[in-house]
Amino acid sequence: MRTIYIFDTTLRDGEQSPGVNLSASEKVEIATQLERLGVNVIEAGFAASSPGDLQAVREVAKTVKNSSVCSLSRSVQGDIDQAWEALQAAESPYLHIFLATSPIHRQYKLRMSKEQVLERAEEAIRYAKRFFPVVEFSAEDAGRTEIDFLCEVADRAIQAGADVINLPDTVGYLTPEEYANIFVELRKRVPNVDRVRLSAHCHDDLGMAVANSLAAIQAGVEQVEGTINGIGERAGNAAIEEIAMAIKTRESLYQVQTTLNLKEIDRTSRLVSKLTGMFVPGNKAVVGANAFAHEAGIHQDGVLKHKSTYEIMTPETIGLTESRLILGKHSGRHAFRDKLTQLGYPQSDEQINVLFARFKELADRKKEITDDDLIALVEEKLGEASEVYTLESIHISYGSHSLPTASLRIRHQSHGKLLEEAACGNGSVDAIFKTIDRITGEKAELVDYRIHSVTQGKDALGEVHVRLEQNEISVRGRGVSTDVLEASARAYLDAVNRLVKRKEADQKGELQKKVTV
Ligand SMILES: CC(=O)SCCNC(=O)CCNC(=O)[C@H](O)C(C)(C)COP(=O)(O)OP(=O)(O)OC[C@H]1O[C@@H](n2cnc3c(N)ncnc32)[C@H](O)[C@@H]1OP(=O)(O)O
Ligand SMILES: CC(C)C(=O)C(=O)O
Repeated sequence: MRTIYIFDTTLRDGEQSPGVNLSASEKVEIATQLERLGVNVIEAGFAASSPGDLQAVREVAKTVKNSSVCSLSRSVQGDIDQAWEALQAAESPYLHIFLATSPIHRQYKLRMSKEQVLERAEEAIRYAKRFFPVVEFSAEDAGRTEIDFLCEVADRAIQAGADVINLPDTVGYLTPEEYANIFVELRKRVPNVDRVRLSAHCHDDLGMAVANSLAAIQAGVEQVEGTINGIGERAGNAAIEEIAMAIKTRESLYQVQTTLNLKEIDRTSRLVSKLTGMFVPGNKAVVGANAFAHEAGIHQDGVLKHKSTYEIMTPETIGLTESRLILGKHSGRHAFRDKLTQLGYPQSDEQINVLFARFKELADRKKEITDDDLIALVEEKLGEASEVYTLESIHISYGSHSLPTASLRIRHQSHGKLLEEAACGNGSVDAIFKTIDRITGEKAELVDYRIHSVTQGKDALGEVHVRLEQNEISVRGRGVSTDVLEASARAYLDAVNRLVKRKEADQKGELQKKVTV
């Protein structure tokens, strides 16, 4: 099976992402991880761009032993000299020279004729070959270069001694078919093209960088260039992890392999994101937080039954421990039950139905339901007295110049009637409690009221504890909700349920007085 060389330019093209600036030590840290990932070439920077980057390239060159270490260079002798100064200590020094070849770049940027471009490229490659064992030549903006001239440039570069010919779609302009055809044409028309490695370097301006890279592989290139997480100029470069996982997942289609240790992908992605400050979007292919996460109930049910229903690759392949079932408003009972069992709260079908209803109410309000949320819900239900009264709805009206008014609808479980009342109070909580007293007819003294959050974040769950006393009977109640007023109502009603149950038991003479439930 053909091996594809992976040329990683995270530390050069990736660092050209606006706002990214890596120190020498950060570049060494990332380079070390890239080496662990198994990339074949690490383009560590552009030595001529600054003394700092020259030093960074030098330090990477001293550190990395199992990958070639490269610097970018213009077709300028001074750039080549500085690259050599940085790379000469490398185990495997590699120079990447570029020169633009498209009409736009020739006319407006370089102000060179075609012949001048040919001569400048040839001169730079010949000079570089005096120092470097491996010289790559890039025809910058190859994607918009006339194919005849591009073949001429490649031919002159090979004659000058280039070992690798890289044809960048510098501005991400081409489609996969157009880009693949360039390599097909070079194979057909350039003498001695088989003496060099052909390389693809794609940008994502139209979102086709990875597709173009894969098309180039199918057209026979031996090397692809890209970055981790797809960072880079403008919309970025081809994402190496996406190319790698496409080759792996569709092995029978591509019939190529790489030397990458795929289990290092997740760790490498996280390190690059951390040190560059380039956040990875949740929906990013392969390494995004959602790549192996499922929320929809039908998907969760399918994945629980057989992962292949909704996963074409395993999280373990890239170094993750497991897929994530995200519990939220789209989840179903299967995932809900599975999660509670994982948390140590296995439930009967009846309990699941009761808890699932509360879970859905909560999920309608919260972006993501955390494990703490689920535990709080279960414990609230586990702790709840069998319910005499259940809260159906709550409405509060409050104004700084008017008395707060609460109106509640509470269902009496024994006869199923919906009881509705309203009451004013000194505050919203007082109004709620007074309304519950009116509905239930239970008048108890509130002796304790406490609130605390049981989960983190702005939409965290609030937990309310109350203690009520009535004729030497003391009961407690607990309620949780993202809304503390609702949590207060639930806690108070929980206490009233306990009170009612307690009095029923007392009437049966089964329990001692003044025992706190
Ligand atoms: C597609 C890519 O990503 S290419 C890499 C892009 N990366 C960078 O540019 C980051 C590092 N760059 C730098 O630090 C600076 O541009 C330097 C140090 C390389 C050059 O700085 P300066 O000497 O001030 O030149 P400046 O950046 O203003 O302009 C670039 C010059 O190089 C010339 N040039 C551009 N590409 C090449 C090339 N491949 N070979 C030779 N000359 C080139 C331009 O024509 C221009 O020359 P001019 O000033 O005579 O018109
Ligand atoms: C220097 C070259 C390879 C480049 O980065 C580009 O053309 O995108």
